[in-house]
Amino acid sequence: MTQQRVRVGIVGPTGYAGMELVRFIAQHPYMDVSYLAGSGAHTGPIGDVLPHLRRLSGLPTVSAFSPAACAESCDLAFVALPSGESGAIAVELATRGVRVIDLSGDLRLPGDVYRAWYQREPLANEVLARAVYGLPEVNRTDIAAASLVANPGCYATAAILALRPLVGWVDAQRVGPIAIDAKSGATGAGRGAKQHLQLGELANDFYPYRVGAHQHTPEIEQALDGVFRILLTTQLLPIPRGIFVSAYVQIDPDLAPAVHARYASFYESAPFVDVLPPGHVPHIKSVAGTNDCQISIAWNERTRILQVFSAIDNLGKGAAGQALQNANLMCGFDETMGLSGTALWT
Ligand SMILES: NC(=O)C1=CN([C@@H]2O[C@H](COP(=O)(O)OP(=O)(O)OC[C@H]3O[C@@H](n4cnc5c(N)ncnc54)[C@H](OP(=O)(O)O)[C@@H]3O)[C@@H](O)[C@H]2O)C=CC1
Ligand SMILES: CC(=O)N[C@@H](CCC(=O)OP(=O)(O)O)C(=O)O
Repeated sequence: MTQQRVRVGIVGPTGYAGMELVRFIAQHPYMDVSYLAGSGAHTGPIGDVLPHLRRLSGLPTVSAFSPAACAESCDLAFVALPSGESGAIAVELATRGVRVIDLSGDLRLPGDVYRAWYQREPLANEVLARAVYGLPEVNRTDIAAASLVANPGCYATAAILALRPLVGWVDAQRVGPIAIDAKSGATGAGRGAKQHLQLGELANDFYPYRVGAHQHTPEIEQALDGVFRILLTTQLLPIPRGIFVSAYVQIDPDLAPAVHARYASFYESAPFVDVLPPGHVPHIKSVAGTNDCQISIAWNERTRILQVFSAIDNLGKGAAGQALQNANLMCGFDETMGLSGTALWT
């Protein structure tokens, strides 16, 4: 049987997540990039707009976004624009019959929660209800049937994957609040010029930001079925890519000997989640440029606290890689298609 090819649009290809989508999809055996468009600030042939991709053949010219042109030339579109701009465009394309994956935070939360954490007016609740949360390890079947997917946030992906095997397995009442220490490379903040991202500010420094107020807090609690209360600390690392999460959980000590087996069986059918053997720890460099998530766990007998570590590439499993994994599921392809690359260590 010949496989139907899928015409794919990327809205926001000049952004960090969008350009990673172009790179991944150009290697996909059954997808063709048929439309590339942004705000209109950067338009023209790919070699002018994204010089590092100039040798990819057959890519369309980058144009100023038009919903009609996008719907005309695509079966499926990724919308990778800043939160506040992205969701409405994603919904408009979905209304025009395009299958859409939105990478922003606009479609992930109920309206009242979005308003409180993003400090912005949400889309209407009936619109938000159409979007399926795109974390395949939790929601694979619903994603496969969806026409509109809300791709998870980068910190949220790393934290949820670190903790989801505990849902329904530990007694959440006895666990108490979970501390999540999360660190991100600078591309997590997007490509726009911001003072705190300049080399002179970022290099040789390290600090937490949006303390107690990070917008991924409710997203993580929601994806853990609301059973845990979390304390999220987000910090900016002076590196370009990568997210590292360390989570601290007070579990029943009787469960400790079985934790590794629980994680390994929970992720047995998840091709991108690698539960490391005891004694190993994740590295950001081991997942850079890939859609992988490395996880390790350590039981600390002295304090009776479980340490869970996870590492992803914020632009891979944290954004573009995960978006392509979702698109594969929506198209009925193997979820790993176009995503089989290994990490670049140095
Ligand atoms: N970076 C990351 O690690 C992650 C990002 N995300 C989310 O993905 C989305 C994209 O992020 P990122 O790539 O970092 O962002 P960037 O700031 O790097 O890029 C934003 C893109 O949006 C385009 N754009 C902005 N406004 C408009 C508009 N009104 N109409 C059309 N295009 C527009 C820009 O195009 P132009 O050049 O033409 O102005 C640019 O291509 C965001 O919602 C972000 O929150 C989610 C997870 C991780
Ligand atoms: C390093 C850095 O600044 N990271 C961003 C993560 C961006 C993101 O995923 O935000 P959305 O929820 O809008 O998609 C931040 O902390 O806001």
